[in-house]
Amino acid sequence: MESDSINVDPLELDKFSQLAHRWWDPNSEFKPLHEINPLRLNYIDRLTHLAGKTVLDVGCGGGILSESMAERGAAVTGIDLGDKALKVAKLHLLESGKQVNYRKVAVEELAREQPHHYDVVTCMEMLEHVPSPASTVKACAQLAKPGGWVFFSTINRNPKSYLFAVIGAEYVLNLLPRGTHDYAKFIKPSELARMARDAGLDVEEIIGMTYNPITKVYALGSDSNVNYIMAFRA
Ligand SMILES: C[S@@+](CC[C@H](N)C(=O)[O-])C[C@H]1O[C@@H](n2cnc3c(N)ncnc32)[C@H](O)[C@@H]1O
Repeated sequence: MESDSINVDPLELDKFSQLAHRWWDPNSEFKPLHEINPLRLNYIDRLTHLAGKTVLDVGCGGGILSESMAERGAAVTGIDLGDKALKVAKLHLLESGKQVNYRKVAVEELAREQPHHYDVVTCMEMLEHVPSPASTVKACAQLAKPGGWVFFSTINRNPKSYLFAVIGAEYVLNLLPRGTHDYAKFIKPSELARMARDAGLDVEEIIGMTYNPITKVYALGSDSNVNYIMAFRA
């Protein structure tokens, strides 16, 4: 990898590596990802019609979203820099019988290798874990075909998101291990939109993702104060 392309925080990779063996346990630390997956999958599928599309899933981890997009008929490549997560993702294919091409490669490096290659690029719950989200956004934009779709999901930065995503999820409800999220790395939609515009993407849509601690149900809707997904066109 070229030195200008290293955009990774080893401590962040380590956090996920230590838990990687539990990735497909729906009652583990990854429970929130399992529970939001049908929502984000249906959202992406509704906008892009995944069947027959070439899709890149950036920061794919154990492959929860990658596999589900493959199940909808997309030709999916999943990339991550975490060895253990990728190992788990590959092993799970043996169990599920799905087909996903998993690779350990930095998104910036893949952008040089395969510019304008994918119909759809997804990068979910990852931007808040990298040193330079703008670099990731730029690489994702370069990987999409002209007119292709690019999706990012991340966490907004405001008092409510601090309360819900850090205090609530990590300390009160124990949905996530303590230290999963660093408030300073949360990204406002306006900041993500600026990074994307600088990378040549057009904002298409923003949708909020909420968690109701009473009913324990996640939903998509207009409230993007905490978690949100943004859809762009290249
Ligand atoms: C919260 S998990 C999200 C996994 C998956 N995107 C999902 O939503 O189901 C964050 C993932 O980002 C990966 N990651 C962190 N920094 C990365 C980087 N610089 N390049 C690629 N993957 C990275 C971690 O290894 C981990 O798998």
